[in-house]
Amino acid sequence: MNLVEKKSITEEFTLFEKMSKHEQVVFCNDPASGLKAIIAIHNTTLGPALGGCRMQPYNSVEEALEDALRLSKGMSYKCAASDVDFGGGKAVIIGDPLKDKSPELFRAFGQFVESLGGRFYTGTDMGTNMEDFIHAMKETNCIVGVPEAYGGGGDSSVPTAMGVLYGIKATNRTLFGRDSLGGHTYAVQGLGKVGFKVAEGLLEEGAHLIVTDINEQSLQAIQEKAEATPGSVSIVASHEIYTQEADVFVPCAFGGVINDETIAQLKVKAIAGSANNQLLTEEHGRQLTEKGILYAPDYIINSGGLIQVADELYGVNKERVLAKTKHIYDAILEVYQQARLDSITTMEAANRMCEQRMASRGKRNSFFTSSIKPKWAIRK
Ligand SMILES: NC(=O)C1=CN([C@@H]2O[C@H](COP(=O)(O)OP(=O)(O)OC[C@H]3O[C@@H](n4cnc5c(N)ncnc54)[C@H](O)[C@@H]3O)[C@@H](O)[C@H]2O)C=CC1
Ligand SMILES: O=C(O)CCC(=O)C(=O)O
Repeated sequence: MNLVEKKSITEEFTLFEKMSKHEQVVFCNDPASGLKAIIAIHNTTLGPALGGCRMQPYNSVEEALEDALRLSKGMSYKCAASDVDFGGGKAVIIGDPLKDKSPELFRAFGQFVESLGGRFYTGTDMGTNMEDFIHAMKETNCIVGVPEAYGGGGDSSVPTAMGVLYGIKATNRTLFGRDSLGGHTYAVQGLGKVGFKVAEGLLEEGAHLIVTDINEQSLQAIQEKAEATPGSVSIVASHEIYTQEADVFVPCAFGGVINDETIAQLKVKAIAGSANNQLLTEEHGRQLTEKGILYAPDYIINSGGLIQVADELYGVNKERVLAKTKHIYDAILEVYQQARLDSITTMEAANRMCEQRMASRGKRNSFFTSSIKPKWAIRK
């Protein structure tokens, strides 16, 4: 065996080690449509995997894989935290959402989802929207966040944003003794599907926003919105958002945003936003606690979308979704309280709660494996 062969075997082992906590990772390649995607299924103990599909011009396949692995693990915890009978999964499409989308690409993606036989349900995430999945729906039933016109619950970013606003209320109660959103300053990063709706909700309550986005149109739209509300808005460049004096930092764009560099810059009392995987590592959760910054665990505060899409599979019912989404307020308060009582970080408190649920319910599921068929054949 020569050195080159040895190196590639080592790399293979590293790859398998990376995926060792995941049940299945599927690489999807369809040269005809240009689809290059990765579907990661982290854990199906609580039910079939569920998680949105992100489209991003990743710099490398490794970067895309890393994102899929991290995001799908987060979904296992989010499902446990939200008490839904699903497991964690996520898909990433490698491509530029502004240039590389086509009906054929999403149909090809739908075929790969269908090939998993009901082990994975998916819908929108960063860089994708409901219209994209109308094409995927032609190939598979395993699509969630389906438009209302097609019999689904509609845009899942609506309950996601609502849940974030409930989470911010719980944060304000903990910091200031009352829920109200108005009268405070928020630094909002990202005015996309979720961030824009969160910003609107805050402005309507009379908040002052400091916002940033790389999309000029979104910045203009939020300024116009602010004029019709009691709130106000000022705009900063992307890199300036971390240094703003604000009560709450509201990250609604990408993951890994809480890291050594940004923690050193932050001048906020709390962080409460929709982005998935906000902490670069668990250690960054500890650094926030040391700095006295309260952190709303991402997979709890942003679980409104999951609550809606999981619920949609049992038939659309907006009242039920609203009732479950409101519970995010209590869940965030509970995690803050538990972290305080046990002198641990809020993320550690959230993880502990979810791991306990996965362990206790996982035991039931493995005992009843052969009799849980209906759960695996939802909307079939
Ligand atoms: N859509 C949903 O219901 C859910 C979304 N999330 C998470 O929330 C986050 C946002 O999701 P969506 O709103 O759906 O995505 P989106 O793609 O609609 O919006 C993202 C926004 O961030 C902006 N952005 C990108 N890079 C930026 C930068 N460097 N500085 C400032 N802004 C930047 C984009 O221009 C865009 O407006 C993501 O992390 C997503 O995973 C989590 C749960 C559910
Ligand atoms: O919001 C969705 O469409 C699915 C849930 C999800 O992917 C998420 O919460 O990150």
